[in-house]
Amino acid sequence: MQDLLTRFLFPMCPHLSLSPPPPATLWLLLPVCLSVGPPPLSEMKEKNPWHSPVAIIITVIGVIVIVALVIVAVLQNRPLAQKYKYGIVLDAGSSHTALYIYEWPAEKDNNTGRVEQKHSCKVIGPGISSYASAPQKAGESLKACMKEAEQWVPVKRHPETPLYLGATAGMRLLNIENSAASDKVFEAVGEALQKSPFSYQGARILSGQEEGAFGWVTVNYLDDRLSQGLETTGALDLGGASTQISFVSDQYDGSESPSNAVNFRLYGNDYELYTHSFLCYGKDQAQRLKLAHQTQSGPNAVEDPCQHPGYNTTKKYSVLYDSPCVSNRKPQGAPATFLHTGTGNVKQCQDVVKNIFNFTDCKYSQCSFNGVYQPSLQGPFGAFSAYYFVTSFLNLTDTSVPLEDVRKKLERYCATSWSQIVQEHPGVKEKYLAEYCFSGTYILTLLTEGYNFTSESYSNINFIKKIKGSDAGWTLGYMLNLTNMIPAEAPDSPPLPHAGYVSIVSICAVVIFILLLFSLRPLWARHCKKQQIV
Ligand SMILES: O=c1ccn([C@@H]2O[C@H](COP(=O)(O)OP(=O)(O)O)[C@@H](O)[C@H]2O)c(=O)[nH]1
Repeated sequence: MQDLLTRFLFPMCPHLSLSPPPPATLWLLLPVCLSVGPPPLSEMKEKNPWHSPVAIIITVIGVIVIVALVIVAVLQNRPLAQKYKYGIVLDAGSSHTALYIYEWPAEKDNNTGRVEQKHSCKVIGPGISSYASAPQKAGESLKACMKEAEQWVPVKRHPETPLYLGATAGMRLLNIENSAASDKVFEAVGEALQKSPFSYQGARILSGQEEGAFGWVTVNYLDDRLSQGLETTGALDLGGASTQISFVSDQYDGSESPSNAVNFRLYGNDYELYTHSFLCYGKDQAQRLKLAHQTQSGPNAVEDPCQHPGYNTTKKYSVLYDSPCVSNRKPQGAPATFLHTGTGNVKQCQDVVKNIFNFTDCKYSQCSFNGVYQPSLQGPFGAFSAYYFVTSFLNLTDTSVPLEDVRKKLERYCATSWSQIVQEHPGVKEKYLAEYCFSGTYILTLLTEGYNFTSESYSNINFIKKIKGSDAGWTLGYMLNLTNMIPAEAPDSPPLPHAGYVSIVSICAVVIFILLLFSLRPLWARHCKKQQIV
């Protein structure tokens, strides 16, 4: 190698010396060629026409060294091929069951990886509480979605993927009505889920408070408000059998009505959450409460302002009163059926709906309804589940529209004849179509009269289905809690981001290269002089 340098490189640097330097010092020649610099152009031409390529070679080598350093820095720090972990939650609601698959980066499950919804599956059939008389079928109903889950989660992750089932108000009601039947449904569901290849963690009924609090965690987690310590969003959840309101208010520290308080310490911040779940105030049970009020005397026919004009159906008293929300109010001596007809009048509908709320009893400084304490509303609110299904059907999700205009729009919708409604929505089941006038009126009444949203604060509500691709609802918050995925303290982050690290390494490489050239300059200037004297 030294021979090579002596033969090829040294002749290319004639401006450095008249005779070749000692072989041991040849390696130092490269940078010196450049640092000593070429003789004047005229001299160069006479002495050595190769001076330019030498400078180029040295520059190229220098650049290669720098590029190599930068490549090493980039490769060393590039994110590794992502591996994921999974979690599955079954939301056993009153009207239906849905399965959610969540995924997060495997190497970051210690608190920093973001959990996202990968897939959801709607179980065919009614909610599991409807299988009280045939519990086996409750387990069977879950099979199709469980098979789907097996395809969405990589096989090698199956045994370590936790699987949870949480039941809400439908099972709360069945448990009140017939706890043995509720236990049998859970038994059947548990048996079916244990057969899955996932790590089954059990099935249980969530309390109303848990349902509200985990919905709030989900919304704020997906909005990145918890990790960044931002002002939180309140959560409004409307199911078929219960409804939840959860928010943080400066006015609430848990001293007044402590049963509504849930405390969290998340990412180093303390939250004193107000939450309340109203059992029987989900939209299906609220409809029963309203009809129970309208059929107190056991009539043969009910003219309902919450149904479209021309609506006309025969309903069974036994079906209407088959729920613990209304069963104790069944009128004595009522006929087997009643004729349910519509008049389509929102103002009157609102009056009927108001009857299901008690606005008078309140032993606290302020209440929402039914004597339940509620602090003053604060901040923005995300309204999901049936809030979204109903408002999106009615084209009422835009809350910047004044509340008066929303009411007028609903008024026109309810006044539309039943035959026209059916004709305009051929793809929607009549059972659902028949409910939207009531549901829209119920939502507006619950929000304004129940929770005390005003014309101004109504615009703070966002009707949402998903946030960044994940459904808003209690399931994600539930899984994050059970898998300890949200740390109590803020996790430490590296002092520099990857890009910053790479930039610093690159700059350092350039500076070191330049310093090296300059540090060798006097040494080689002397060497060159010596060579010239000789
Ligand atoms: O695509 C859908 C799914 C549900 N719903 C209604 O939304 C409510 C959701 O009730 P769920 O069973 O989820 O909740 P729970 O009562 O258990 O809280 C029920 O009234 C459903 O009829 C709806 O209108 N459209």
